[in-house]
Amino acid sequence: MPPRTSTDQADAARINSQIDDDLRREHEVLKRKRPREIKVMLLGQAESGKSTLQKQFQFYYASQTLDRERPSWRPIVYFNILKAVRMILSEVDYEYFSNSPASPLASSPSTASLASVARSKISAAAGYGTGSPAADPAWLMELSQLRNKLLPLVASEDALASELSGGVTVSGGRSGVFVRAGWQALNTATRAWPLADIRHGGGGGAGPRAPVMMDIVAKTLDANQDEIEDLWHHPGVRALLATNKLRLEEYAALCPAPRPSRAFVSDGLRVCAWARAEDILHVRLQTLGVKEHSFDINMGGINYNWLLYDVGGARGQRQAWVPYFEDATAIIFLAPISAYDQYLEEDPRTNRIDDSLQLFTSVCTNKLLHKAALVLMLNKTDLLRQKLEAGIKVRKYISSYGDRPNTYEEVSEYFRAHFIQVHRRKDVNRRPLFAHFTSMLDIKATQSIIVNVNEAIMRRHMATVGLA
Ligand SMILES: Nc1nc2c(ncn2[C@@H]2O[C@H](COP(=O)(O)OP(=O)(O)OP(=O)(O)O)[C@@H](O)[C@H]2O)c(=O)[nH]1
Ligand SMILES: [Mg+2]
Repeated sequence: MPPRTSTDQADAARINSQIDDDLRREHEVLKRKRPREIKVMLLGQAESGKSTLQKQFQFYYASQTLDRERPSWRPIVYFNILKAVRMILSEVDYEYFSNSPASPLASSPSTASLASVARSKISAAAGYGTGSPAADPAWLMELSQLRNKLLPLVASEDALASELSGGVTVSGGRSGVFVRAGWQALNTATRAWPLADIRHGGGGGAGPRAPVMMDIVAKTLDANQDEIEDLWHHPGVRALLATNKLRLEEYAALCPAPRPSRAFVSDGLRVCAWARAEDILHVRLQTLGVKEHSFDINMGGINYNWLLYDVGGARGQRQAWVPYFEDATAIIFLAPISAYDQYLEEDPRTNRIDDSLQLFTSVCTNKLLHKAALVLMLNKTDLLRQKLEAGIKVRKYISSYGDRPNTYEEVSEYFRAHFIQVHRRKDVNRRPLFAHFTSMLDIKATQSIIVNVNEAIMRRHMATVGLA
């Protein structure tokens, strides 16, 4: 082969540079066409609000998909109402009627006298004097009658849970509804619960079985709306709530009329088969495992495919998070700061704020997550306000709080400072931390936070991959 002249070499260099330019251009075009993936994990303990945040993302970026899912949420709302009514009745039983040898709610003289002792204790603790509604002699009879009317409804809870979960049960004693990824898509107005029948094509190919329990419960709920409302507002129940003897989860707010349940129950039955946006946010459906939700988000004229990973937050679920860590673009950590007077369901000795701080520490120190952007949402600020206004003292549950004022400003700042301190001390990579106070049921406020958070995540992502 003849030796290459300098002209040949110059030509080759020019052609190579041309090819490089073409490739670069093609790569740019491809990059613009193919949506890039941004993987965001929602982490935090059980009931911290991860799935509620995921629903807020869905409202904002893909509201039409949520509209399609509305029929699926209706039975979950029913289930939540049943569970709250059952919890109220069993606490009423325990506090006022548990010493009766025969029927727990029998109105025999002995039961009545034992109950009146319990009742006066509760009244005193709640700050009611004699002559208050709690001391009304008709009171026990009212509760007894309400209970008798509501028993058939409560008795259907397990059967409804089993129908909704398609026969799936999870150990732990408490009844619940457990669903797998994609359950909403499987349930529409025309293809309803239960899941098992849908997944397996129905019993013997005969198509999906009708959701029998759901219909029974719907009718019973409709017939019992007044009793549910009376129970919720009954002074005996109010006293149990005021003294923290009765602790209901957030979804219980679905119960009282004229708030969502009443409108929901009647609308759901008579008018249409859907749940309102507020109902869907309020509803509690425990997450099992890790669920991926995908949204196309356009930022600065470029399409990004955001993959949101919503995980189960209970201790037994946390090992399932790890395989997703390495690829995570960002972590949104939710800490429910209203939970200062609550303990973990899976470990009743651990205060929920302590657990959140420990979990946040392990997120900050995890080597697999060292590239991920960190966002902290101090959630349930609405409930925090309510608890503080009701006089529930932080120092009673968190001794280090000492004699600081029991006000929203002081308490929220105290918790924020603790989380910030964990980040400052434990985050060896010294990443910025984007912290927000949130109330996840407030649609408008949460959506503007979502936009801010997304921008911050993107900025950090660009900086990490060297594009900023
Ligand atoms: N009042 C109030 N309730 C909230 C807030 N955020 C979430 N909730 C309610 O808290 C309950 C639990 O929320 P989820 O989003 O299911 O909690 P999670 O973190 O997904 O829980 P797991 O799936 O068990 O890990 C639901 O009933 C929500 O409606 C909030 O900011 N304020
Ligand atoms: Mg969840």
